[in-house]
This record gives sequence, C-alpha cells and structure tokens, in this order.
Amino acid sequence: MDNSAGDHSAGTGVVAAGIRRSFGSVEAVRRMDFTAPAGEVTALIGPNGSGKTTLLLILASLLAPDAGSVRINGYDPVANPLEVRAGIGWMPDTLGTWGSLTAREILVTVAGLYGIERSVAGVRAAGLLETVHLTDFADKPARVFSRGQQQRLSLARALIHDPSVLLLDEPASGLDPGSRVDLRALLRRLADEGKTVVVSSHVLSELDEMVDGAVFVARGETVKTQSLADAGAQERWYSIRSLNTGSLLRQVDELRIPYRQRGGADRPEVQVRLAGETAAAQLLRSLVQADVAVTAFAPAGGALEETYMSLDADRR
Ligand SMILES: Nc1ncnc2c1ncn2[C@@H]1O[C@H](COP(=O)(O)OP(=O)(O)OP(=O)(O)O)[C@@H](O)[C@H]1O
Repeated sequence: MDNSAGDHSAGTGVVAAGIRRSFGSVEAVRRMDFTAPAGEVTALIGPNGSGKTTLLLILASLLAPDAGSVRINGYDPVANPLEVRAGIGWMPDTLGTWGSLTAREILVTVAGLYGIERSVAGVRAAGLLETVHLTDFADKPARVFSRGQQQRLSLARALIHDPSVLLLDEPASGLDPGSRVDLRALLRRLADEGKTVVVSSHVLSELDEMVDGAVFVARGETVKTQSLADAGAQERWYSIRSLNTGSLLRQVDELRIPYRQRGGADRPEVQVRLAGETAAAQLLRSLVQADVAVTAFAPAGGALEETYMSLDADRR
C-alpha cells in the first residue's frame, strides 16, 4: 500500500507510531504512539514538559520527528506537508498574530492563504466570529483582545478552512466558564460531524465530559491509552454523604469495602474504593435497603483525573 497517498474526505484521523524528537541533549519526545480516530475527541494528557506540544507540532507538520511515522488522514506530514496542512486546523497555546489587523481581517487573510475566495472568506469569517461570540469585536484590532478573546479568535482561525482534523493545544486556557462550556459543545459537535479532534489540556475535569478517549504521556513517552468507556469501568473512589455517617460507616465496614473519611466535622464524607459502576450501583442499593439515609453518592473525582493520579503514583 502507498501510505503517502491520503484522502481528506475519508477522514481516517491521526496515527503516529514510535515518535522521537530531541532538541540538542533534551529528549522532548522519546517514544510516543498516538491514535485519534475520526468522529471522536481525543485528549492528550500529561504533566508540564512531558512533550505534548512537541508531539502536536509534529502532527501539525510544523516540526519533523527524528524517528517514527505519522499519518494524518493517510498523508505523511514530512512527505506531503501541503496536503496535511490543507486538512488540519491548528490552534497553538498562544496566538501569534498580527496585532494591527482586526479579527475579521485576520480570518479573511488566513482564508486567502488557504486559497479561499474573498467573498466566501468574508461569509465564513462572519459565521465563525458569531460561533466564538466575537461579532462585537470583529472590527477591533487583535492587539486589544484579552487572553480569552485571543483564544477564541485563535479557534476561529483554526476552523476557517473547514479542516477535517483539529489539533488544539490547551484551548480552554484563559477562557471564562461560559466560554469553556461553549468550547466543549463546539468540539463535541465537530466530532459528531466526523472530524478528528485532538485536544491537550491540564483541566481534566472538563475533558471528562468532552472526550471519547485519552492518551496519557509522561517524560516524552506514551504511558497509557484509555477510552472513556474503560474509564467508567475502572476501579476508583466514590464519595458518599449521609444524614447519619455512623450508620453509613457501619454498613460499609460490614460489607468489607475499603474506605477513608474526608471532609470536616460539619460536612463529613466517606470515600469508598469500588471496582466500577456495577459495584457502585450494588453498594447504593444495599445502603438504601439497609435504611442508610444517603444524600449524595458520586465518583470522588473525574475518571481521567483518577487515571492521571494513579499513573503519577506509579512514578513516585
Ligand atoms: N525548541 C526547544 N528547544 C529546547 N528544548 C525544548 C524545545 N521545545 C521543547 N523543549 C523541551 O522539551 C520538553 C517537552 O516540551 P513540550 O513543550 O513538548 O512539553 P508540554 O508537555 O507541552 O509542556 P506544558 O504542559 O508545560 O505545555 C521540555 O523539557 C522542554 O523544555
């Protein structure tokens, strides 16, 4: 098979294997494998300096790997950078832009670089400014934009040529809560339309509600790949509150379920370690049957956070 021949319409997503990249003596990416299927939102998660931005730059064809193979909708970014760039929307963690141009001018100019006709570009720019709630700022120069407004303009810029693959580096950073909710909904919609969405972030609780799968990296290596369906089934802490903590503790003890106590005297909380959602449902049923007055029962943290912390614990 000729791997250099790709097809944007097929939308086969992103596949990277055995990626390595050093900067002098710094091995930014030592061994990373990464897959993001079309029609899904895939998170790239890892601590500061773990190599996320370096990997995203490689996927975006902006940096060549020292070793390994990358396919974006079937195209190799090193051999076919033009085809790859035509199909990719790239949102860097900070927007480098022309401060004296207005938001609308920036979008129309970038559209021109992608060969989009001016009249079409104007319509697309207006639509995207509306999508990211910047219509009121459309004709203001980018240099007066706040960090969050810049992020939203950067997102609109990444979408101007209707790419089939979106690579977003920390897109929620600097966004206010309302804009974060909008971003989540937008990325979900784009994935549902069949696009491949890759998002790196530190805000794990937000990713939980948005992503279909996650790739965890640390020290330049892929350490785990997880689908959100797996995440729900994993062993994790659940937090329980009751009108009578004493009877809750007696019941948990009787069932021989490992637990720990959290919260202060005024808001006591019992956390139990459970094998997954089925075990959680069973425990809740037995507590109610035993007349324990349960007022709250939920996972103690997000599924991705749980995985992240367990990987972090393994490292120590
Ligand atoms: N151009 C460069 N020259 C030298 N070292 C670099 C360069 N780019 C990245 N690095 C180093 O490579 C490592 C990985 O950096 P990278 O920016 O990919 O991490 P990251 O996971 O995106 O981090 P963060 O979460 O802080 O954004 C870091 O140790 C960084 O200092």
